[in-house]
Amino acid sequence: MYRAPTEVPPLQRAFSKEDWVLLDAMGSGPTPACSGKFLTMHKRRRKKLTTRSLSQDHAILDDIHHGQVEKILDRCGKWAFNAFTLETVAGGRSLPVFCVHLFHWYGLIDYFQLDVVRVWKLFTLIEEGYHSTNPYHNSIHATDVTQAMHCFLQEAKIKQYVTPLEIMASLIGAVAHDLDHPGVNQHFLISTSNHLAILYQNMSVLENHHWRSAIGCLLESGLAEQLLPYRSELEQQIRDLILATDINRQQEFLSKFKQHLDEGSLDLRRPEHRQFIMQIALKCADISNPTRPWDISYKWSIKVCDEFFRQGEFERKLNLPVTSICDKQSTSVAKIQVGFFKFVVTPLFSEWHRFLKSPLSTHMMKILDENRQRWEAQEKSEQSEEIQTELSDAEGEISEEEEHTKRSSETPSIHDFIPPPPREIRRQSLAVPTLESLGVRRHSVPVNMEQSLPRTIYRRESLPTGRGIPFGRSPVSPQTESRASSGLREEDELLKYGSHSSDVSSNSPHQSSAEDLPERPLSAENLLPEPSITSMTSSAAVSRLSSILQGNSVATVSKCLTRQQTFPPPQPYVRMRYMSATAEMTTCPETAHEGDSRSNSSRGSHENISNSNNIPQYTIPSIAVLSPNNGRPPDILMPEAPPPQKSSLSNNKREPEGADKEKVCKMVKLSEPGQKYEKENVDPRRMPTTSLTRRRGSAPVSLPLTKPDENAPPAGGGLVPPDTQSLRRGSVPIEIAHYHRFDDENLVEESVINITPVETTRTFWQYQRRGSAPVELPPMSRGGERREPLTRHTSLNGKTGRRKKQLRRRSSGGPETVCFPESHSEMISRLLLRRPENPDTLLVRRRGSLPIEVLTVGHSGNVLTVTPIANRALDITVQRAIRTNTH
Ligand SMILES: Nc1ncnc2c1ncn2[C@@H]1O[C@@H]2COP(=O)(O)O[C@H]2[C@H]1O
Ligand SMILES: [Zn+2]
Repeated sequence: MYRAPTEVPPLQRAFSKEDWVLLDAMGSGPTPACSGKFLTMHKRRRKKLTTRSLSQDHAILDDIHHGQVEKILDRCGKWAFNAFTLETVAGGRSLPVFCVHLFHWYGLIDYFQLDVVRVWKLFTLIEEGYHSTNPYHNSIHATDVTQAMHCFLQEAKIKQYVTPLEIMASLIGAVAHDLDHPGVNQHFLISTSNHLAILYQNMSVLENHHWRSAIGCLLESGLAEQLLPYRSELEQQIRDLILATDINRQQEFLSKFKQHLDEGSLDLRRPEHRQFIMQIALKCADISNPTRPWDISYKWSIKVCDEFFRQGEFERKLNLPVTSICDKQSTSVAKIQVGFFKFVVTPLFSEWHRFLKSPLSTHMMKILDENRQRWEAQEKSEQSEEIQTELSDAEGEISEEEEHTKRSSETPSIHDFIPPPPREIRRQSLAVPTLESLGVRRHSVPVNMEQSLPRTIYRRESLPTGRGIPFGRSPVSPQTESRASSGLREEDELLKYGSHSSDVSSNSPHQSSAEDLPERPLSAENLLPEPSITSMTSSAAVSRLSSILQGNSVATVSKCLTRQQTFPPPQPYVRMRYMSATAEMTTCPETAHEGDSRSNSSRGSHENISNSNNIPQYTIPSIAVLSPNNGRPPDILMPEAPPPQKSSLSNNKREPEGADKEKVCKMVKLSEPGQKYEKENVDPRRMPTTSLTRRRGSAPVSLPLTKPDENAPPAGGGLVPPDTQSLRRGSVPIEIAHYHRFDDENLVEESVINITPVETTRTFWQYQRRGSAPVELPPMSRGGERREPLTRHTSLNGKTGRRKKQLRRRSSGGPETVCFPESHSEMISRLLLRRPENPDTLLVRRRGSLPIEVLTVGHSGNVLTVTPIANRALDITVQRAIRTNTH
């Protein structure tokens, strides 16, 4: 039986009293009266809307079973940890619950003197940034990986050297390592010419997005401000950790790790070696599910394959070549697992075990082996079953197509998981590429991959009118091409990439618009279940960019790329906050890829694996709102440690029970006037015309959408002028939206002003962007007919469908609706959870990814804005009102 190598310090209290108060304020306080009937909000989130009577279920709003949460947290240092269970008992909020617990447990809150409210906020934001519609890459995966990281941090070899800052960076890096993951892989993003792929030049596309989103959350939560003296170092470490999780760089890290172990050259007293080991630790944590006990491991395997197969369906619908491990018609979960265990997990974990040589690593290797045997047995039985069927179905000769299918139905090869190393590794800087580089080739795409990139570009549906650019024009003018000294964030850069020069946009009255484009075929935007990630600016711009990238002549471009939406959660208040946070990033002359700006293209990639010695080249300066630093580097990088009596880290013990009892509830701070985060309550309609709410969802805060003229507000602090409001992107549920509808044969773009999010989402499924609301695949293509995939797969026996079990998509069931009936007085006296009979009366819509008490409220008339964090006091009031009225 496995025993933890280092006994975890006894948990005197999983949460401080203060935390419970916060939880309570967030609608999940202690529930002595909880019947347990509705054990979790998590379940409520997944099921269809139901109406529940408060007179029968008194504890409807506070049914987190704290006892169970505490029990699980007590054992959170064990390898048998089950993130799914925690998710269930924590009401779908395992991520913040677990991470705040860890922050307490490690003594980070005391050591760095952190405001626990901001810590909660950080992890709540991160949780919201994960897509609950992703079968695998959701917040439970983040919790799981963070727990694995926590276990590794407890390993004797690491624990004795690691510093508080490194612990904090590891936890944040782990929990945010897949933030805003769209549920498709990098290859898909490249294949669909996704703007992020373009922005990051096809290198660590997702990971670059993840770490930047993580920094956004740090800023947004206000923690960055509190950690000012450590900020640069912390961000650097988070970035390096997250970038290391790119599975495409597996071999690079593995060979360096092997080399170190062969030479015995690792010395964890050296910060750069510690950083390297933490990178390896996170990589292991990220793919640790095969080393978990079978029940848990199996569940992860199903989920990850579910996500693969879902991508395969998207590819099929887009007429893209179906990635072999994503093709459920030609592979199986067992096959994928056998390959993944063999080519990815075993090589890395063998080295990890060689390094740790601990009871935990021995235990992990043992389970890995057991699980592998199970999958191999399953694969074998599938194979024999297949052979039986094929023999009985065999008729005549095997056709060419069948031969091909036969090959692809074999167990995946290493390259199905880890792409072959490129012939030439080129790490360009993040600088916006020059026209020549755009025109010549995608530098970052391995040559062998480039050939397989599809030539089809998918058109965006939400093309704003009048924003197009003539196809004949150069996409990047010399002026726009030159990189602003203040740096760019994702959307800014895209604006530069895809967009036209200012003179074009302002002076050309006959620009091609959405209506000019000949075709409006199926788009990747429609297909992706979660229209997420940041937005493209204009599809005409993208079209132009794509035509250059793809080498198509203008005339042949009939489709252009499309898509996306946002990481920031859709609630206006959060969005505003996010935007202000990302506005800070606007001034960030960061590197997109690890080591990019520090290494020229001739430098070997190995040099970039661990670079904690280097002073970061990127900075994320601040704007006035969130950080007083205003872009200046912190005066000192590493301040003196806080007073020793504050540190509970040295002995890894938490404060004794009751130590927090006298503390003032931080919640009060939220209601204090003048607090920065009070802004969350602001009704966007009441914002001044220059408010961020007028800003187009996809556009950078600092850049006006009309044209980046000289009068544009400065990067980082500018606001979009009111006239840009007509460009507001429909996917952001604020007031002004663009949408499309089918008017007989034609796709018509319209603007809606003052529509509520509900109205938008109710009427037009294309714009149902809600962090977690499932958006099903469009049932029909334009014109009503279903598209037949060109890439049909045929089985060996000539049947189009295989007998393999198809994984069912797990839907969260859609956003639940919470209505406050008008008839109720002053506050809210009754809460109904139901699907409204008449959608027009819908006022309040709960966001799928949010716990039940978090409401997104339409801004119609007398409706309250209820937010998850800033309105805890209100939540309490609401709950009390509800309880009072139902008793
Ligand atoms: N059990 C598994 N089977 C197959 N692939 C996996 C499994 N677990 C993780 N992965 C893949 O490994 C990747 C590691 O990084 P990500 O979490 O981004 O995405 C993960 C999946 O693509
Ligand atoms: Zn991951």
